[in-house]
Amino acid sequence: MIHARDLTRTFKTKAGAVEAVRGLSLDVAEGELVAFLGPNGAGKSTSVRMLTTLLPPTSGTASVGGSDVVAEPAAVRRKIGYVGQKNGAGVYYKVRNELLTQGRAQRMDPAVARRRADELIEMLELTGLEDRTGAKLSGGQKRRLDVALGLMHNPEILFLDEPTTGLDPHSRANLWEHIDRLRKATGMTIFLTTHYLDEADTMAERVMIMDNGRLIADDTPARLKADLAGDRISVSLTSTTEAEQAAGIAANLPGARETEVCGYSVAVTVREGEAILPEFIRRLHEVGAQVATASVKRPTLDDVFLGLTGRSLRESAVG
Ligand SMILES: Nc1ncnc2c1ncn2[C@@H]1O[C@H](COP(=O)(O)OP(=O)(O)OP(=O)(O)O)[C@@H](O)[C@H]1O
Repeated sequence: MIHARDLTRTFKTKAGAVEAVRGLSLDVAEGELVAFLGPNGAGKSTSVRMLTTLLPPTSGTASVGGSDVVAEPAAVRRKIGYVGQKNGAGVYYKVRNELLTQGRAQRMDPAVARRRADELIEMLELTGLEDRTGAKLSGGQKRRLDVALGLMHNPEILFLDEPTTGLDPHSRANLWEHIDRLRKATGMTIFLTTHYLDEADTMAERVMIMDNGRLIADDTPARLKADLAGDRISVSLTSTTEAEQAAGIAANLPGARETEVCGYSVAVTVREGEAILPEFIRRLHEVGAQVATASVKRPTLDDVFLGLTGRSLRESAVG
Protein backbone atom coordinates (compact mmCIF):
# COMPACT_ATOMS: atom_id res chain seq x y z
CA MET A 1 0.00 0.00 0.00
CA ILE A 2 2.85 2.38 0.85
CA HIS A 3 6.30 1.92 -0.66
CA ALA A 4 9.25 4.29 -0.48
CA ARG A 5 12.73 3.85 -1.87
CA ASP A 6 15.68 6.07 -0.92
CA LEU A 7 13.47 9.05 -0.27
CA THR A 8 15.39 12.18 0.70
CA ARG A 9 14.42 15.75 1.44
CA THR A 10 16.86 18.58 1.94
CA PHE A 11 15.77 22.06 3.01
CA LYS A 12 17.90 25.05 2.14
CA THR A 13 18.12 27.48 5.02
CA LYS A 14 20.25 30.57 5.66
CA ALA A 15 22.33 28.49 8.06
CA GLY A 16 22.93 25.85 5.34
CA ALA A 17 21.25 22.71 4.04
CA VAL A 18 19.14 20.64 6.43
CA GLU A 19 18.95 16.97 5.45
CA ALA A 20 15.58 16.25 7.04
CA VAL A 21 15.12 12.79 5.47
CA ARG A 22 18.11 10.73 4.30
CA GLY A 23 17.35 7.65 2.22
CA LEU A 24 14.06 6.44 3.62
CA SER A 25 12.90 3.05 2.34
CA LEU A 26 9.77 1.42 3.74
CA ASP A 27 6.88 -0.88 2.85
CA VAL A 28 3.45 -0.94 4.48
CA ALA A 29 1.01 -3.71 3.52
CA GLU A 30 -2.73 -3.35 3.11
CA GLY A 31 -4.59 -3.20 6.44
CA GLU A 32 -1.50 -2.63 8.58
CA LEU A 33 -1.37 -0.11 11.42
CA VAL A 34 2.12 1.35 11.54
CA ALA A 35 3.38 3.86 14.11
CA PHE A 36 6.20 6.17 13.15
CA LEU A 37 8.26 7.20 16.17
CA GLY A 38 11.26 9.43 16.69
CA PRO A 39 12.47 12.46 18.61
CA ASN A 40 11.54 16.02 17.64
CA GLY A 41 13.16 16.93 14.35
CA ALA A 42 13.86 13.30 13.35
CA GLY A 43 12.09 13.77 10.01
CA LYS A 44 8.71 12.10 10.65
CA SER A 45 6.46 14.95 9.49
CA THR A 46 8.66 15.62 6.46
CA SER A 47 8.37 11.93 5.50
CA VAL A 48 4.60 11.93 5.97
CA ARG A 49 4.28 15.15 3.99
CA MET A 50 6.19 13.56 1.10
CA LEU A 51 4.05 10.41 1.23
CA THR A 52 0.87 12.51 1.23
CA THR A 53 2.04 14.64 -1.77
CA LEU A 54 2.25 17.82 0.29
CA LEU A 55 5.99 18.13 -0.25
CA PRO A 56 8.07 17.00 -3.24
CA PRO A 57 11.03 14.74 -2.40
CA THR A 58 14.53 15.96 -3.22
CA SER A 59 15.28 12.46 -4.55
CA GLY A 60 13.99 8.90 -4.36
CA THR A 61 10.59 7.44 -5.17
CA ALA A 62 7.38 6.60 -3.34
CA SER A 63 4.06 5.11 -4.27
CA VAL A 64 0.93 5.17 -2.16
CA GLY A 65 -2.10 3.05 -3.04
CA GLY A 66 -0.36 2.09 -6.28
CA SER A 67 0.21 5.66 -7.52
CA ASP A 68 3.45 7.60 -7.64
CA VAL A 69 3.50 10.58 -5.25
CA VAL A 70 5.30 12.85 -7.74
CA ALA A 71 3.84 11.75 -11.08
CA GLU A 72 0.26 11.08 -9.91
CA PRO A 73 -0.45 13.27 -6.86
CA ALA A 74 -4.19 13.60 -7.58
CA ALA A 75 -4.60 9.81 -7.70
CA VAL A 76 -2.72 9.48 -4.40
CA ARG A 77 -4.91 12.13 -2.78
CA ARG A 78 -8.08 10.31 -3.79
CA LYS A 79 -6.88 7.20 -2.00
CA ILE A 80 -5.63 8.79 1.20
CA GLY A 81 -7.04 10.66 4.14
CA TYR A 82 -4.64 12.98 5.93
CA VAL A 83 -5.21 14.30 9.42
CA GLY A 84 -2.38 16.69 10.09
CA GLN A 85 -1.41 18.49 13.26
CA LYS A 86 -2.83 21.78 12.03
CA ASN A 87 -5.16 21.13 9.11
CA GLY A 88 -8.16 20.10 11.20
CA ALA A 89 -11.61 21.50 11.75
CA GLY A 90 -12.07 25.25 12.06
CA VAL A 91 -13.67 27.03 14.98
CA TYR A 92 -16.51 28.90 13.20
CA TYR A 93 -18.22 26.16 11.22
CA LYS A 94 -20.79 23.71 12.48
CA VAL A 95 -19.79 20.04 12.58
CA ARG A 96 -22.13 18.79 9.85
CA ASN A 97 -21.48 21.79 7.57
CA GLU A 98 -17.76 21.31 7.97
CA LEU A 99 -18.10 17.69 6.80
CA LEU A 100 -20.28 18.73 3.84
CA THR A 101 -17.77 21.43 2.84
CA GLN A 102 -15.08 18.79 2.91
CA GLY A 103 -17.30 16.61 0.69
CA ARG A 104 -17.57 19.49 -1.80
CA ALA A 105 -13.79 20.01 -1.73
CA GLN A 106 -13.47 16.30 -2.56
CA ARG A 107 -16.00 16.77 -5.42
CA MET A 108 -18.38 14.26 -3.88
CA ASP A 109 -21.96 14.01 -5.08
CA PRO A 110 -24.02 16.12 -2.57
CA ALA A 111 -26.41 13.27 -1.68
CA VAL A 112 -23.49 10.86 -1.17
CA ALA A 113 -21.70 13.48 0.94
CA ARG A 114 -24.77 13.95 3.16
CA ARG A 115 -25.06 10.20 3.74
CA ARG A 116 -21.34 9.91 4.43
CA ALA A 117 -21.43 12.85 6.87
CA ASP A 118 -24.26 11.21 8.82
CA GLU A 119 -22.43 7.89 8.83
CA LEU A 120 -19.24 9.50 10.17
CA ILE A 121 -21.12 11.55 12.77
CA GLU A 122 -22.49 8.29 14.13
CA MET A 123 -19.26 6.32 13.76
CA LEU A 124 -17.15 8.95 15.55
CA GLU A 125 -19.74 9.63 18.26
CA LEU A 126 -20.52 13.18 17.20
CA THR A 127 -24.28 12.61 17.32
CA GLY A 128 -26.00 15.55 19.03
CA LEU A 129 -23.11 17.87 18.14
CA GLU A 130 -24.00 18.33 14.44
CA ASP A 131 -24.93 22.00 14.87
CA ARG A 132 -22.13 22.97 17.25
CA THR A 133 -19.27 25.09 15.98
CA GLY A 134 -15.70 23.84 16.27
CA ALA A 135 -15.03 26.40 19.02
CA LYS A 136 -17.57 24.69 21.29
CA LEU A 137 -16.20 21.15 20.99
CA SER A 138 -13.95 19.51 23.57
CA GLY A 139 -10.39 18.58 22.52
CA GLY A 140 -11.38 14.95 22.02
CA GLN A 141 -14.55 15.81 20.06
CA LYS A 142 -12.59 18.18 17.83
CA ARG A 143 -9.98 15.57 17.12
CA ARG A 144 -12.72 13.05 16.23
CA LEU A 145 -14.14 15.65 13.83
CA ASP A 146 -10.63 16.05 12.31
CA VAL A 147 -10.55 12.28 11.73
CA ALA A 148 -14.08 12.36 10.25
CA LEU A 149 -12.94 15.11 7.84
CA GLY A 150 -10.03 12.92 6.73
CA LEU A 151 -12.44 10.03 6.14
CA MET A 152 -15.16 11.86 4.17
CA HIS A 153 -14.11 10.55 0.75
CA ASN A 154 -13.75 6.98 2.04
CA PRO A 155 -9.98 6.66 1.63
CA GLU A 156 -8.16 3.33 1.64
CA ILE A 157 -5.23 4.69 3.63
CA LEU A 158 -5.32 7.08 6.57
CA PHE A 159 -2.33 9.19 7.63
CA LEU A 160 -2.57 10.60 11.14
CA ASP A 161 0.06 13.06 12.31
CA GLU A 162 0.13 12.95 16.12
CA PRO A 163 -3.61 12.28 16.43
CA THR A 164 -3.69 12.22 20.23
CA THR A 165 -1.20 14.96 21.14
CA GLY A 166 -2.67 17.34 23.68
CA LEU A 167 -5.60 15.09 24.60
CA ASP A 168 -6.19 13.94 28.16
CA PRO A 169 -5.74 10.18 28.80
CA HIS A 170 -9.49 9.49 28.64
CA SER A 171 -9.88 11.24 25.26
CA ARG A 172 -6.76 9.50 23.96
CA ALA A 173 -8.18 6.10 24.88
CA ASN A 174 -11.53 7.06 23.38
CA LEU A 175 -9.97 8.15 20.07
CA TRP A 176 -8.06 4.89 19.94
CA GLU A 177 -11.28 2.93 20.45
CA HIS A 178 -12.67 4.72 17.40
CA ILE A 179 -9.56 4.09 15.31
CA ASP A 180 -9.64 0.44 16.29
CA ARG A 181 -13.34 0.12 15.42
CA LEU A 182 -12.75 1.86 12.12
CA ARG A 183 -10.03 -0.59 11.20
CA LYS A 184 -12.16 -3.59 12.11
CA ALA A 185 -15.05 -2.22 10.04
CA THR A 186 -13.08 -1.15 6.96
CA GLY A 187 -9.68 -2.91 6.99
CA MET A 188 -8.12 0.49 6.38
CA THR A 189 -4.33 0.91 6.29
CA ILE A 190 -3.24 3.41 8.96
CA PHE A 191 0.09 5.19 9.18
CA LEU A 192 0.52 7.47 12.16
CA THR A 193 3.14 9.47 13.97
CA THR A 194 3.02 9.73 17.73
CA HIS A 195 5.10 10.87 20.66
CA TYR A 196 3.33 8.48 23.03
CA LEU A 197 5.48 5.38 23.23
CA ASP A 198 2.94 3.39 25.25
CA GLU A 199 0.35 4.11 22.58
CA ALA A 200 2.60 2.87 19.76
CA ASP A 201 3.48 -0.18 21.84
CA THR A 202 -0.07 -1.31 22.52
CA MET A 203 -1.88 -0.17 19.37
CA ALA A 204 0.54 -0.54 16.46
CA GLU A 205 1.30 -3.83 14.75
CA ARG A 206 4.53 -2.40 13.49
CA VAL A 207 6.75 0.38 14.75
CA MET A 208 9.21 2.31 12.62
CA ILE A 209 11.74 4.41 14.48
CA MET A 210 13.34 7.37 12.81
CA ASP A 211 16.38 9.25 14.04
CA ASN A 212 18.29 12.02 12.33
CA GLY A 213 16.48 11.54 9.01
CA ARG A 214 17.04 7.77 8.88
CA LEU A 215 14.92 4.74 9.67
CA ILE A 216 16.82 2.90 12.40
CA ALA A 217 14.29 0.19 13.32
CA ASP A 218 11.24 -1.43 11.74
CA ASP A 219 9.51 -4.39 13.38
CA THR A 220 6.69 -5.44 15.72
CA PRO A 221 6.92 -3.78 19.16
CA ALA A 222 7.40 -7.21 20.79
CA ARG A 223 10.32 -8.18 18.54
CA LEU A 224 11.97 -4.76 18.84
CA LYS A 225 11.83 -5.01 22.61
CA ALA A 226 13.10 -8.61 22.74
CA ASP A 227 15.86 -8.13 20.15
CA LEU A 228 17.06 -4.63 20.91
CA ALA A 229 16.32 -4.13 24.60
CA GLY A 230 15.42 -7.37 26.46
CA ASP A 231 14.08 -7.99 29.97
CA ARG A 232 16.16 -6.79 32.91
CA ILE A 233 16.40 -9.28 35.80
CA SER A 234 17.53 -7.80 39.11
CA VAL A 235 18.42 -9.90 42.13
CA SER A 236 19.69 -8.72 45.50
CA LEU A 237 21.73 -10.98 47.76
CA THR A 238 23.07 -10.72 51.30
CA SER A 239 26.72 -9.79 50.65
CA THR A 240 28.99 -8.30 47.98
CA THR A 241 30.77 -11.65 47.70
CA GLU A 242 27.47 -13.34 46.86
CA ALA A 243 26.69 -10.55 44.38
CA GLU A 244 30.02 -11.13 42.57
CA GLN A 245 29.31 -14.87 42.52
CA ALA A 246 25.79 -14.18 41.18
CA ALA A 247 27.22 -11.97 38.41
CA GLY A 248 29.32 -14.91 37.19
CA ILE A 249 26.22 -17.13 37.17
CA ALA A 250 24.14 -14.40 35.47
CA ALA A 251 26.67 -14.01 32.66
CA ASN A 252 26.23 -17.72 31.83
CA LEU A 253 22.42 -17.69 31.70
CA PRO A 254 20.95 -18.46 28.24
CA GLY A 255 21.15 -15.33 26.06
CA ALA A 256 22.61 -13.19 28.89
CA ARG A 257 23.70 -9.64 27.97
CA GLU A 258 24.99 -6.72 30.03
CA THR A 259 25.59 -8.03 33.52
CA GLU A 260 26.07 -5.35 36.18
CA VAL A 261 26.92 -5.57 39.89
CA CYS A 262 26.07 -2.80 42.32
CA GLY A 263 26.63 -3.46 46.05
CA TYR A 264 24.55 -6.50 47.02
CA SER A 265 22.64 -6.49 43.74
CA VAL A 266 23.19 -7.90 40.30
CA ALA A 267 21.27 -7.15 37.13
CA VAL A 268 21.34 -8.96 33.79
CA THR A 269 19.52 -8.49 30.49
CA VAL A 270 17.96 -11.57 28.88
CA ARG A 271 15.38 -12.20 26.16
CA GLU A 272 12.63 -13.72 28.30
CA GLY A 273 13.06 -12.68 31.90
CA GLU A 274 10.11 -14.50 33.40
CA ALA A 275 11.25 -17.82 31.94
CA ILE A 276 14.91 -17.34 32.94
CA LEU A 277 14.43 -15.99 36.49
CA PRO A 278 13.51 -19.38 38.13
CA GLU A 279 16.60 -20.97 36.53
CA PHE A 280 18.79 -18.10 37.81
CA ILE A 281 17.43 -18.51 41.34
CA ARG A 282 17.90 -22.30 41.18
CA ARG A 283 21.57 -21.86 40.20
CA LEU A 284 22.07 -19.30 42.98
CA HIS A 285 20.63 -21.73 45.54
CA GLU A 286 22.93 -24.45 44.20
CA VAL A 287 25.97 -22.42 45.26
CA GLY A 288 24.36 -21.50 48.59
CA ALA A 289 23.66 -17.82 47.78
CA GLN A 290 20.75 -16.21 49.67
CA VAL A 291 18.32 -14.38 47.38
CA ALA A 292 16.71 -11.43 49.23
CA THR A 293 14.68 -9.90 46.35
CA ALA A 294 14.14 -10.66 42.67
CA SER A 295 12.34 -8.75 39.93
CA VAL A 296 11.93 -8.60 36.16
CA LYS A 297 11.52 -5.28 34.34
CA ARG A 298 9.93 -5.47 30.93
CA PRO A 299 11.47 -3.12 28.36
CA THR A 300 9.68 -0.15 26.79
CA LEU A 301 10.14 1.29 23.32
CA ASP A 302 12.23 3.98 25.01
CA ASP A 303 14.66 1.23 26.08
CA VAL A 304 14.75 0.13 22.42
CA PHE A 305 15.67 3.66 21.31
CA LEU A 306 18.23 3.90 24.10
CA GLY A 307 19.76 0.60 22.98
CA LEU A 308 19.96 1.83 19.39
CA THR A 309 21.21 5.38 19.94
CA GLY A 310 22.44 5.67 23.52
CA ARG A 311 19.85 8.43 24.03
CA SER A 312 16.37 8.46 25.54
CA LEU A 313 13.56 9.02 23.07
CA ARG A 314 11.60 10.90 25.70
CA GLU A 315 14.27 13.52 26.13
CA SER A 316 16.21 13.67 22.90
CA ALA A 317 15.68 16.07 20.03
CA VAL A 318 17.75 16.38 16.90
CA GLY A 319 19.66 19.56 16.21
N1 LIG B 1 10.35 24.01 5.80
C1 LIG B 1 11.50 23.72 6.43
N2 LIG B 1 12.60 24.47 6.26
C2 LIG B 1 13.76 24.17 6.87
N3 LIG B 1 13.93 23.11 7.70
C3 LIG B 1 12.86 22.33 7.92
C4 LIG B 1 11.58 22.60 7.32
N4 LIG B 1 10.71 21.63 7.72
C5 LIG B 1 11.40 20.82 8.55
N5 LIG B 1 12.68 21.23 8.67
C6 LIG B 1 13.76 20.60 9.47
O1 LIG B 1 13.83 19.24 9.08
C7 LIG B 1 14.07 18.40 10.21
C8 LIG B 1 12.97 17.37 10.33
O2 LIG B 1 11.75 18.02 10.70
P1 LIG B 1 10.37 17.23 10.88
O3 LIG B 1 9.32 18.26 11.15
O4 LIG B 1 10.17 16.33 9.73
O5 LIG B 1 10.67 16.38 12.17
P2 LIG B 1 9.64 15.54 13.08
O6 LIG B 1 10.30 14.24 13.34
O7 LIG B 1 8.31 15.50 12.45
O8 LIG B 1 9.60 16.41 14.40
P3 LIG B 1 8.37 16.66 15.43
O9 LIG B 1 8.24 15.39 16.21
O10 LIG B 1 8.88 17.79 16.26
O11 LIG B 1 7.14 17.00 14.64
C9 LIG B 1 14.18 19.33 11.39
O12 LIG B 1 15.56 19.61 11.58
C10 LIG B 1 13.44 20.57 10.95
O13 LIG B 1 13.93 21.72 11.59
